[in-house]
Formats: sequence, C-alpha cells, structure tokens
Amino acid sequence: MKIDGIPYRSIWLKDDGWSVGIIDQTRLPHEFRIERLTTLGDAAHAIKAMLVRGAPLIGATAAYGICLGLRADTGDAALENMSETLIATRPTAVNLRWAIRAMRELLLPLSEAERVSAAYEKAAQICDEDVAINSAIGDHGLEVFRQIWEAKGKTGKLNILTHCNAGWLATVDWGTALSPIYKAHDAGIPVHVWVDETRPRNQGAHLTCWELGKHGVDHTLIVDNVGGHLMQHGLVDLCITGTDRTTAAGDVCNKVGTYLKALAAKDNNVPFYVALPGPTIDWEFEDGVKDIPIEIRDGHEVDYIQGLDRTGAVSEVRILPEESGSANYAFDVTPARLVTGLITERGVAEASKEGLARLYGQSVYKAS
Ligand SMILES: CSC[C@H]1O[C@H](OP(=O)(O)O)[C@H](O)[C@@H]1O
Repeated sequence: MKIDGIPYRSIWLKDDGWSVGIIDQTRLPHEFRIERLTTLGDAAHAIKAMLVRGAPLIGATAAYGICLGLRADTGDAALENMSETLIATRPTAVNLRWAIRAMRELLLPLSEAERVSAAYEKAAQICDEDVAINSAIGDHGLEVFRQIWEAKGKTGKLNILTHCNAGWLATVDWGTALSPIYKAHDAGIPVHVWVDETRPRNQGAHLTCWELGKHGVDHTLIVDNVGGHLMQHGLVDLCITGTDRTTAAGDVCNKVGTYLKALAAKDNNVPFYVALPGPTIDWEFEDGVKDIPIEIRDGHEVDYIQGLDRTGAVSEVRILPEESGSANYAFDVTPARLVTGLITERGVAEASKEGLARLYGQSVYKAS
C-alpha cells in the first residue's frame, strides 16, 4: 500500500540482497521507523516483541528468519534449532507453523550448498502469494459489500465495524479484513469504518486508524465496548475481522474481543464476516475453543498504555494501582455459528467443515 504516495510492503528484501526490511509497528502511528533484520535472532525478536504482527506477516517474517539463520549455518541441526526458536515466539497464529513447515519441507532434501538461495526464493514466494491471496480476498469481499450497500438502497455510508488490525500491516500487503474496505473505497462505495481501539495494545487506534487515514478511508475510533450499542441503533451495516487461526470447522481465533463483537452482531442481526486466507486455516483442528492455544502475554501491556505526551514524546503511563495484578489473554475464539461467512481468496465459504471443504477440497496448508 502507499504511505504518502510511496508504495510499501510490510516486509521486503533490502538492496543488499540478503538483509530484511520491516516497519517497526510498535512505534506507529507517531513514528515511522524502518528496522533492518540481519540475523535469525532479529527476526525472532521482531515477532515476539510485535515489531511485526498479524498472522500472514508473522509467517513471512519467520520464512525470512530461516533465510537469515542459514547464512550463519546451513546444517540440519541448525535448521531444526532455527525452527524451534521461531515457533516459540508466538503460539496462536498458525501461519508461523505453516511457513516454517513449508521452508523445512523444501530445504531438508537439498544439499547445504543449495539451501540459502532456495530459502530466499521460497520466502519471496510466500510473500508474493500472500499479496495475491489478500487481493483476491478484497475482490470477493467487495462483492459482499456491494450487495449489502445495494440492499441498503445506496443511502448514506456503508458502516463497517472492524476489530484490531487486519490491514496491510498485518500481512505483506493489502491486508485481509481491510482489503475489501480498500477495494470498496476505491470502487466509489462510501465506506465508513468504526475502528475498535483494541486493548491492550491498541492495534486499532495505532495501526488501523493510521492505515485507513493514509488511504483516505473515512473512519472513527471507538472504545472496544461500544460496538454493541452502535449495532442496537442500526449504525453498523456489517462487521469484518481478520483471523490468526481458523479451524477446519470454521471456528475463528482472532484478537481478544472478537467473540464479544460476534455475539452482539448475532443479537442484532448484523452480518459478521471473517477475512480468511487459506494459509490461516488449521486443518488439524475442529473445535477452536478446546484446541487452539491462546497466547497469554506479559501483563505490562495491560498495566501501561502508550501514546504521545504533551511534549510530543512517545511515552507510556501506568493505569492501575501498584498493588493490582492483571491478566493479558491475547486472543479468543468465535464459534462458527456466529460467523455469517468466511471471505477467502477462493470465494465466500459458509463457516463450516462442508463450506471450507467445498472451496479447498483437501487441506493444502498443513501446519504440522
Ligand atoms: C491478518 S491477521 C490479523 C490478526 O492478527 C492480530 O493479532 P496480533 O496483532 O496480536 O498479531 C489480530 O488478531 C488480527 O485480527
């Protein structure tokens, strides 16, 4: 996507042909800082500390992390260690496992002399495939939006609520949930986006608002808990979110708070769509609530909130008493019964085993 007219991806190979560029998302929206990854450790840190985040981008960063690690050691044992280091960074987004599995499957049969070049080629392919997948999700989602817009009589704005950031910053480009929003905007449909701030890391306030603003899309930041009220008063025409892992039966794991939004949408007959790239489907699991590991992050993210202080410096302030503790569950699972449809790169699927099987046949992205 473009930032002030300059095209960017969220991750790219630098001009030296081997180091990797990323946007440090922990500093947005107040500072646009590019970081250069030169080692496996850099890539693992970038994922763990959320300089990069979002399931597809985590997968792409892990793929380049393998490339950087192989520059130091191309042996089988090293490849195993790199994979374990990267898998340990974050437990929920299935793309991480899928990308590492794809790299290992490719590299293990090769001679050590062939591995570095093959790894970089595969990492670039994973990135390009992600861009194509997300653009296709945008095309299919645009048709869903167009139908809802026409059913509304093309009056006012198409009011869309989204949670967290599933934009181009969460992927290599286009985004998943935001891809149809960009395409609808570009197609002349007057979209307006209610952006959940998305505590505790405020990906909505920091990232989604920044992205939509850069693309000229009308949006309003809202606190996480007002979405139900807006739906009760007819101010939301549809909800769309991303996902970090969706089971073969259509249960959707996404940023914490998504489930509550889906419950409110169901109660108010508001369509609730999930933008789902194929590599984010976990074909091994069916019961998301039971099976998907939910990341529990450091309580510091709950205890402090980050922003720009009156001097213009980025700082953080503590929001609870010193003696109070906090809990930081990073994701939740929305059962398939609450999902109106899964917007994939292959079309819109019913959130069910049959719906996904109709689009994907056998599983093509096995993570384990
Ligand atoms: C297209 S994946 C976006 C997905 O990832 C986010 O989680 P995090 O920022 O913790 O990586 C959130 O769940 C988004 O919906």
